[in-house]
Amino acid sequence: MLTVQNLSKSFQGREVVKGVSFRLKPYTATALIGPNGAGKTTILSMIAGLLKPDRGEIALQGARDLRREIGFLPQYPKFFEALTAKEVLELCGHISGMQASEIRKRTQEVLDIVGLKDMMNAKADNFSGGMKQRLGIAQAILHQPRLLLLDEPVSALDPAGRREMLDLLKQLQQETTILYSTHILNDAEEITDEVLFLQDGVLVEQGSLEEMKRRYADDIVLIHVEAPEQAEAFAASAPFAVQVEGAKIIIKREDGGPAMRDILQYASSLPFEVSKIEKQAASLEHIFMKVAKRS
Ligand SMILES: Nc1ncnc2c1ncn2[C@@H]1O[C@H](COP(=O)(O)OP(=O)(O)OP(=O)(O)O)[C@@H](O)[C@H]1O
Repeated sequence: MLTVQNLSKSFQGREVVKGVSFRLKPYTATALIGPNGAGKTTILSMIAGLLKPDRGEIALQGARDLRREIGFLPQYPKFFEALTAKEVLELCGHISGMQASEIRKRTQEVLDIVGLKDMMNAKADNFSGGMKQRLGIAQAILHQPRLLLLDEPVSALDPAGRREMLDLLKQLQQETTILYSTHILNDAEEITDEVLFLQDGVLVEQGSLEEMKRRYADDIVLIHVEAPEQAEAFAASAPFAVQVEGAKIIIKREDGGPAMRDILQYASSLPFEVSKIEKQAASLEHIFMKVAKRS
């Protein structure tokens, strides 16, 4: 639904986004992942129309005015100090040219969606970080955009705020296409269909999370045995490096680790049977470390 082609941007002669191209599928959540300074905010700001690209194309299928179809949550949402949550949303509605009756209806709806209905007459400035973030989401979805852009929606939140935000994003994912930036990979794993790895302004890997987990999976082999003592016995005479966790043996095969054949041969030479041998699905963190090392 969104196509980004060859997007580039420089600041003071330094190119910070370098020929980035990707497509978003409708009703998917895509995580833009990368270390600090990789260019995530710059890319989101260009898609949101807040920054002009030096080169490249941004097209949203069937849209004439991109801004009407896009909702944006900045990294640090700020609201006018004197306004209540309801007034913040009403102001946003007026600014984006919505009809008064529509603004009234949608304000109630989105306050309900983000769980702030009981707080609608409280001053937004007194809100906690998590509540501000949820109000930020409310203003981003007020005009029912087809694409929701979220810049680090969970990074600044405490664990309870993060949980609330992740649950809210899961709910929004059902009805909108989401592109969000993050460097908190555990959280991203919960709500991500597609992944874009950005490093130093370059997209170094992209694809579906499931597909990537499979592709990077064969690096770690898990062997399950009946009892921790058997796992210790397995480790004691293993001709390769292993790690023991209870009745589980973990073998990392990257960087010159053992071949699968050698692992199976060694396992079958022991005086007890293993219950299960499996390849561990790679975590996003593991994939990210591999991609970062390779690039
Ligand atoms: N307005 C600007 N003027 C000059 N340099 C900028 C400007 N905005 C961003 N940069 C630089 O561009 C690079 C990319 O910044 P950007 O904020 O897009 O990265 P990011 O991946 O979002 O990082 P973070 O995770 O820290 O938010 C950084 O080196 C940053 O210092």
